[in-house]
Amino acid sequence: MNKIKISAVAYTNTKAFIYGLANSPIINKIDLSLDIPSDCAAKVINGQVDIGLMPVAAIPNVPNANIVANYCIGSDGAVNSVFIFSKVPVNEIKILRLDAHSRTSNNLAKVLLKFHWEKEVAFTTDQNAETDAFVLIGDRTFGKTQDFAFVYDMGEEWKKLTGLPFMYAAWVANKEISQDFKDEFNAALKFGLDHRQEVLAELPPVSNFDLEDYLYHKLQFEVTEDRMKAMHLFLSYIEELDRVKV
Ligand SMILES: C=C(O[C@@H]1C=C(C(=O)O)C=C[C@H]1O)C(=O)O
Repeated sequence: MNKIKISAVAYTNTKAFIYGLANSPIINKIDLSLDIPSDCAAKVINGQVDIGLMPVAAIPNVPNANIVANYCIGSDGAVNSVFIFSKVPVNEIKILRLDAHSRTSNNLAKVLLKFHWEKEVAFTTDQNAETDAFVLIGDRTFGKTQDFAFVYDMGEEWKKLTGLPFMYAAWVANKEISQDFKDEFNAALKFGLDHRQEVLAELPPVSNFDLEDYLYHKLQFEVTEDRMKAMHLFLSYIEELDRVKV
């Protein structure tokens, strides 16, 4: 049998899912790679993998995109790993450096600046650019919130703008996947979430960062109706940004 190729995110936010896949019989039916989110998106778009933990902002670029699991990377308010870090308050930001790892959060920053803070800001993808403010996501943000004068948690700001939770990444296939496989995949992901204590026990502690709070409270993993609503709203804001540009 051909194995299903899967790209997952290499960050701590995905460790419970990986634990579930690795400790379920499905591990023998899949080829699993761990990637930064932007590479995960590229692999699903160009067909290098069948399923990926896809940054939602890039879902419109996936041919035949379909969400194959009831689990995701989400939050309801602050997530504690998706930030704008800045030397100046948000209304003084002139250029924002985007994070090369990200697809969703870079777009979320653009949406928030335009529709929440109502600010015109320039963006750079040059990772060496010296800017007052920048987007940073994932494990590289852990314990860093004390280091900057102004810290904006984008999950929290999205909730202020919309009253909704958020979905950063969803399990998306670029082809039809059998219901049997989806059922087994969902069961494995749930197994991982149900064993977060084991996952926590294996993680090295991080100073100034509460891993237990992150895995149990800040991150929320269910694809709910409100989280789907948030995804559609977010994608329509991105379309609106693109319309404004031309
Ligand atoms: C909560 C997070 O969600 C993520 C953010 C992503 C993005 O910005 O493209 C993609 C996948 C998730 O890893 C995080 O990375 O900290």
